[in-house]
Amino acid sequence: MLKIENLTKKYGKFKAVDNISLEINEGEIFGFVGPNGAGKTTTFKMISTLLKATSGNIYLDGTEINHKNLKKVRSNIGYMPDFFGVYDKLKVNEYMDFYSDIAGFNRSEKVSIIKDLLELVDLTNKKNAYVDSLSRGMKQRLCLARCLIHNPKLLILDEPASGMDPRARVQMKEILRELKKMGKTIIISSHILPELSELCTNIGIIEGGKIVVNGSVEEIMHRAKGASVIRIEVLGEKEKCIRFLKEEPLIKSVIEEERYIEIEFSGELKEVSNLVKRVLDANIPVISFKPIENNLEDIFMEVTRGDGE
Ligand SMILES: Nc1ncnc2c1ncn2[C@@H]1O[C@H](COP(=O)(O)OP(=O)(O)OP(=O)(O)O)[C@@H](O)[C@H]1O
Repeated sequence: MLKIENLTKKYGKFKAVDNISLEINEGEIFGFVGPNGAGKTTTFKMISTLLKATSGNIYLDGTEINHKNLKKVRSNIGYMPDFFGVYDKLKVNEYMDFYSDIAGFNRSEKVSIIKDLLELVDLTNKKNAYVDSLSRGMKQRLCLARCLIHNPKLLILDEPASGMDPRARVQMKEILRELKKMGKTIIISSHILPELSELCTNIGIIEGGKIVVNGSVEEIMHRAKGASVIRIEVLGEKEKCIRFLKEEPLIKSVIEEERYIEIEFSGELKEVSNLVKRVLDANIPVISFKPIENNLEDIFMEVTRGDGE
């Protein structure tokens, strides 16, 4: 759906985004992670047509994002910036009405779009409240609703949960899951890394303008430390299982714990599934076989040097 090829943005001699290439497929929730100043907002602005790239190309459904295709591209993108103003003398309904007018909807279309969107972001009971009186979480949800007015396929959300309390973040996550179900493709940046691993299908880590890691959440979790830890629980026959595992070439270590066996496995995900099959074929009574995921926070610390600013 979105293809980024060798994208670079220079401010003077400084490369804020340095030759990045990425592909994001329809229906993905792509988490864009990076320390402060890594180049996330700059990349988002280039995708959203708000900033011209120094070099490189971006394609949305095969259409190149450039000044000739602005209207077409913008009709397919909803961009929620990290900083946004809301008009303080407007009520929630009026705010949505204003943006629906800009999007060119007639009266009856507007009424139904606004009703549906306020329901989606759980602000129906605030429709007559002044925007200024809303909590930060509510303002962010209102801004998200605004980005959805023209029904874009691709949503670009720059830290949509920043500054929210835990309950408000959970609520935002639920809305994003709902949007995924509706078929939207979502690119989201955040510093709240563990949350991204629950929500996202894919992750790209950017540092100093360069992509340092990119792949599905499962792949990234799995390959981050060159080996993954798998916990195996068997019904009796623990010794037989341990003997079997010690013969396996991709297993680096086997540790016997009270209730389970923990192995360090250096194969790819496909090889994990082959291992499960071999253990079962050996008639070992397995109750559970569970890869222990690395925390995304650990992975982030491992792949970034922390000198982004
Ligand atoms: N208009 C500008 N002129 C000069 N430098 C800029 C400009 N905008 C951004 N930069 C620099 O480009 C780099 C990338 O900035 P960007 O805002 O894209 O980072 P970010 O990953 O979104 O950071 P944060 O998480 O803090 O929002 C930073 O070093 C920033 O100072």
